[in-house]
Amino acid sequence: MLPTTLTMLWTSVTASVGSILVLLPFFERYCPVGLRQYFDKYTTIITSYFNPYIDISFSDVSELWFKRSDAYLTVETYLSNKAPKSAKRLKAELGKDCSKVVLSLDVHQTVLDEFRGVKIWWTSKKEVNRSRFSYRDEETTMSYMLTFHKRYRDLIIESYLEHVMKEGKEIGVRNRQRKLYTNCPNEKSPWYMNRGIMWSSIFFEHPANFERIGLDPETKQEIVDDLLTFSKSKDYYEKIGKPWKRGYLLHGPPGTGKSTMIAAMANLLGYDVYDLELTAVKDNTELRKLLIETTAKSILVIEDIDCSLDLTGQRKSKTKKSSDDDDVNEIPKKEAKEEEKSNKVTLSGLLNVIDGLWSACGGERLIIFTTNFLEKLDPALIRSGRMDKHIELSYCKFEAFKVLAKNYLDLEKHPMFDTIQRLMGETNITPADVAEKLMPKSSSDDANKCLSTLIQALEEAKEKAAEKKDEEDKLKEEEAAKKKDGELKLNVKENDEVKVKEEDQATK
Ligand SMILES: Nc1ncnc2c1ncn2[C@@H]1O[C@H](COP(=O)(O)OP(=O)(O)OP(=O)(O)O)[C@@H](O)[C@H]1O
Ligand SMILES: [Mg+2]
Repeated sequence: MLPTTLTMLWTSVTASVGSILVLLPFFERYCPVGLRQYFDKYTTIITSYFNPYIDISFSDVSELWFKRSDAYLTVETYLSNKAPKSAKRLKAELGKDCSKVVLSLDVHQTVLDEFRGVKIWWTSKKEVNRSRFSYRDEETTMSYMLTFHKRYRDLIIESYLEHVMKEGKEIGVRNRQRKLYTNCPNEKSPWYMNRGIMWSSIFFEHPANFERIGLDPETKQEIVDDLLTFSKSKDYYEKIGKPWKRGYLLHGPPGTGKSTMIAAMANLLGYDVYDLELTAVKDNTELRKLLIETTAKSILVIEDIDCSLDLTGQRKSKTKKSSDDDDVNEIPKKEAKEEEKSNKVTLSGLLNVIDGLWSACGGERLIIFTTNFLEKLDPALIRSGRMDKHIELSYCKFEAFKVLAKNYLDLEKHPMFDTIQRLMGETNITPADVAEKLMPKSSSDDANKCLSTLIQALEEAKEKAAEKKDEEDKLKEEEAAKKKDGELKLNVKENDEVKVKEEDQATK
């Protein structure tokens, strides 16, 4: 009797569960939103009494309605590593460089994760709600639901969530497509797209790297070591109480590889690049806003700082009367206010950005200035602490040439190298010129042809330099002769005057 009753009970339970499961998709699809919410609310309250599992939801709706929630995106990235291993339905998208397919969890799918022996389930959900905005009837909310046994509440809340966020961010940084930002509005975009946008961006795909930069190997290694040490020094900067940032000043004649080196630095560290065009910045306030918008793991670049603004000596001449000290705090308040009012970026504004409170937001960032004329810059701008490392990129020497010859022609030795070494010791040529000469111009150009072109260019540069020197010497000689002539004339005049005086006295 009992088994028959049990069997009947079991059959009716399975039949009802089965019909609920069959009807569920129709219910999801055709049930009015209000009724569904009502139904959900009460089933959740009833089941939560008996359910030993806890749910945490990560919704994609952020407080800023035009931006997806950071926590949701981080969970999505974290799960992109787990989903392909166990989920039954996956979503495919083209990822970085458009060369690789990235898989993620499709809607209403569950994956299992394990943390310190504890099982955790992640389910992706999609909900349709009444819109918060009158012009849209419904809006879709995506979310990830984390489910775990209530026994592990402390472990999950205190450790697992931190682990998910940390790993998700690390994967995000590894997989992200790096960007080059500029503060000049994108002229191709319609005006309303540029409104309120401080930086516009494109993908950063510069191929430069340190192996290919023509520089002597020791200097190159020193720069690479410095950069890598910086990128691993989070704890050290925290310990000494300094913002995690470092300033580099790259100086040298045009075509010596300053911009190329910035690209190589960004590629080495995996940073984004913010190319700040100072002349397009309205005032110090806008400069601060721009800086706040930048993210960590980035390089803020100001190219040709000497040309960007009238920074050179401006502050020095103003402060000269009151103080010789270069520190920004020493600028008299009234003068600083006048500077602020003058509706443009000022030296003190820029110094505040480099080492003021603004620079501390974000962390892990490099600030790089480039210039062709180091001597033109205000010493306050380039002192240690602001520009911590000064790197001179100069004319091409033989060691640097060997790197370029290897890159461009795949040559490590050649009989013409001796002549090139001698000529490089006697004259100046920029790495940009050397690179240009080493590049084959037609399919018939071989290494011999390229090296001969370079030797010819070096000889011409040497001749030009000799001619210039001759002209300068001639000018100097002429000036010296003029000076001597002037002195002689002055002496004769003085002698004449003395004679006249003596004669006058004698007659008296
Ligand atoms: N040291 C170098 N190693 C390899 N290539 C170089 C080097 N210097 C210059 N070049 C080549 O020359 C070209 C110009 O270099 P780059 O723009 O980096 O010079 P720059 O110092 O920034 O010049 P400017 O002061 O005019 O901005 C680049 O395309 C690069 O390929
Ligand atoms: Mg440049």
